[in-house]
Amino acid sequence: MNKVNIEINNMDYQGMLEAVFLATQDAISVVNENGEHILVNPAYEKLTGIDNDDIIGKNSLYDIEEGESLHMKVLSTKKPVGNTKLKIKPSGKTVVAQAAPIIVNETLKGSVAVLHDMSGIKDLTDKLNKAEKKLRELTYKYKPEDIIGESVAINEVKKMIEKAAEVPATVLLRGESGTGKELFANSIHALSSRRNNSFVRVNCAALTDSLLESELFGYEEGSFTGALKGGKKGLFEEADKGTIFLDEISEISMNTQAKLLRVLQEKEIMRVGGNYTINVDVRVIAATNADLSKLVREGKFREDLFYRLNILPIVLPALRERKEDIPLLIKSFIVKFNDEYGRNIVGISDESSSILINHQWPGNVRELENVIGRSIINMNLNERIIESEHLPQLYLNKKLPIKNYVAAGNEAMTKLSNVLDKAESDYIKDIYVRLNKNKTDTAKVLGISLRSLYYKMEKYGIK
Ligand SMILES: Nc1ncnc2c1ncn2[C@@H]1O[C@H](COP(=O)(O)OP(=O)(O)OP(=O)(O)O)[C@@H](O)[C@H]1O
Repeated sequence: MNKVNIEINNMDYQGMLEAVFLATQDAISVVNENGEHILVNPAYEKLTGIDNDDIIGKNSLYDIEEGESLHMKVLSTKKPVGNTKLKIKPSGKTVVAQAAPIIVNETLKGSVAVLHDMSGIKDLTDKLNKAEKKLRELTYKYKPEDIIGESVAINEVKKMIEKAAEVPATVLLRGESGTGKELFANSIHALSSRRNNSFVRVNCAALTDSLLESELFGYEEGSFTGALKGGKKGLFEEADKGTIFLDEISEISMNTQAKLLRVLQEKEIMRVGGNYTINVDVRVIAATNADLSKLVREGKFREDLFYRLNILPIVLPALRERKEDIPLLIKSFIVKFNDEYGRNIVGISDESSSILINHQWPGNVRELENVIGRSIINMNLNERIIESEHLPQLYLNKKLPIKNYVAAGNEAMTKLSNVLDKAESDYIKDIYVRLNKNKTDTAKVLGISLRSLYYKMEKYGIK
């Protein structure tokens, strides 16, 4: 310590200060008690773009494009001013500055300000914000522009999601499988003021009850075997300020229903094994293809939760109820698969188009999308038009009546071959009748040759 003191004392103190002033990377400006610049260092010249000769004698506002003069504030208050953001000119850079009074023998002689260049940090912050936005967008698959259809039914739904986006109310999306529940949930989020925050999708049917509960609400350390050290945030916390999409809501247990009701009512969650509540600000969009009011009547779904969820119900039409959209959807899926598979399909034949328009689409838009994708796979590279022979087998929405064949007692037991024959015969009969006894269509739907259909019909005595 002594040694250092001795060295400093031996040096020209004035000269050392000057060297520090000239060498520092932070810009320094000094004004006198009248607010006129009297001293700036080279870092200041570099940052502002003003030469020393130009600034000396100029008042303290000379270099400020946006923001107030720290020097003037210091001179009027005689107190230091902490980090303040300013835009300086002519360089246009954003700086963070601090200033302090210069007091000699208890007299205010001026003010000294130190300016830190924030441009680099601003660039990094912009990049970070952009990356975060991209990441958030990745959390949801679809955008409102992805909704295809001009039918009255779909336009009605589009209007409703626009309205839903404007309010924070809970939305219940109802519709058969493949009608676009996730697409519409994403779109509501993307149109809402929460769009820059998370969209979290939870498939309630995919998780066991206890797992679903800990996923939704999180857990505290040690709350169960296998719990992570330090506990875990739940999806409601992850979705704070954003949207949570509870798909297949009819599948949640009574126990989880009670907890969900609490979140909707109190806007707070309690982690599994926790003893305190956490406030969350989450918009809930629930979806189901089940008849929730029927489940309520059967005592399988809480009535109070149903009413909480059903504040803004939106029913998505089945594709067979808006067949006029089928050509538009086909067109958009052709464009999509051309892109994905690197193909150049230009359209679909009238025959194929009418087969698709006449189909009942039990799997809705998802099924149509799959059919177009599979048709394109069935095409040779030189083929440009989807012809009927490219179309895959179209299934009807009827499950095999398997239950009829389950052995009810000893006397009902029979050989497997008899059961299979009975199932085959019933199914062929069923399809044949539903297709107005058109053998060509029946063979096509069943994926067998016409010859084979005739043979089987004769075998089972189907007329
Ligand atoms: N109106 C539409 N316009 C364009 N594509 C649609 C439309 N509706 C559905 N789709 C497409 O159909 C597929 C199924 O949609 P989505 O997953 O949203 O259906 P879902 O109702 O959530 O199905 P599930 O109940 O089986 O989960 C997606 O690929 C989606 O892009």
